[in-house]
Amino acid sequence: MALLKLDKATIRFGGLVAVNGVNLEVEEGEILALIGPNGAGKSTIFNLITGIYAPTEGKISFKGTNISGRPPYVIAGSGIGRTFQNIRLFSQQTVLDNVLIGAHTRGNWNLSGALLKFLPAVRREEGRLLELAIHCLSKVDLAHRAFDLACNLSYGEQRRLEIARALAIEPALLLLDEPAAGMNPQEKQTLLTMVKNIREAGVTVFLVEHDMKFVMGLSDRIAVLDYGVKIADGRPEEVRSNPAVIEAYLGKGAH
Ligand SMILES: Nc1ncnc2c1ncn2[C@@H]1O[C@H](COP(=O)(O)OP(=O)(O)OP(=O)(O)O)[C@@H](O)[C@H]1O
Repeated sequence: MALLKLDKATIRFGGLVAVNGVNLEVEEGEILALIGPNGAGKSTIFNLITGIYAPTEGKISFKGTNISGRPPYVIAGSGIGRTFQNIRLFSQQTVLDNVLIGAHTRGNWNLSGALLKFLPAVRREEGRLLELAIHCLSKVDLAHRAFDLACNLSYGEQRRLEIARALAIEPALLLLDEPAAGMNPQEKQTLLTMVKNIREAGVTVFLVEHDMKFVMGLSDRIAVLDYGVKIADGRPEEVRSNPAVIEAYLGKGAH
């Protein structure tokens, strides 16, 4: 059984069919990339998976359970972490606090819990979350920056911090929306190794990315979207030489 399954997933915004009958499976343990021209519907697919939008038609299942239209916090809690195309950090908070905000989604933490900090069970939980947050930071080589303000990180480090925050919910599936955007070649190479290590640690990865060198070097499989329709799905070398993909995307200035 696939870890994630999109079954004829469709969403309309007024007259626009942004995602149109997409069938897609993400297998446990793989790194799958979703590519395609600007406006093809890639981020919208991530928004459907994470509950920001409900599909107009079709179904999305995670670990065999229908999650279509469930609220984002429920979907995150069930094990799907994500980063966003634009960096969304609390820039005046520390690096560690930015990750703890993610970890609290997973922990048995709530406001009354915060008020009852003197209880040993609550203290233990806080200690566990702290350990988890440091562990996630170490996955993206940022543990040594834990007490710096997020705004003092370089752009590449900020993008990695977003990944650490997504890892803090201990996801089975990690969605990365254009993780390499704006990075220099050296930062991209570092990121590529980190994402491979994250997969080795047992997290399935599904990413949207425009940088073809990055995608080709990282992915086990690539799916291609054009005008909301999936036009190809296969191994990197198959997709790269697929005439429909070259016509829709690769021949038109994709790097
Ligand atoms: N909330 C919305 N309301 C109306 N139209 C939307 C909404 N969200 C996305 N769209 C439209 O759906 C289409 C797909 O957008 P989407 O952002 O998913 O594309 P994308 O493939 O991620 O593009 P890019 O590579 O530029 O990020 C676009 O035409 C976009 O304008």
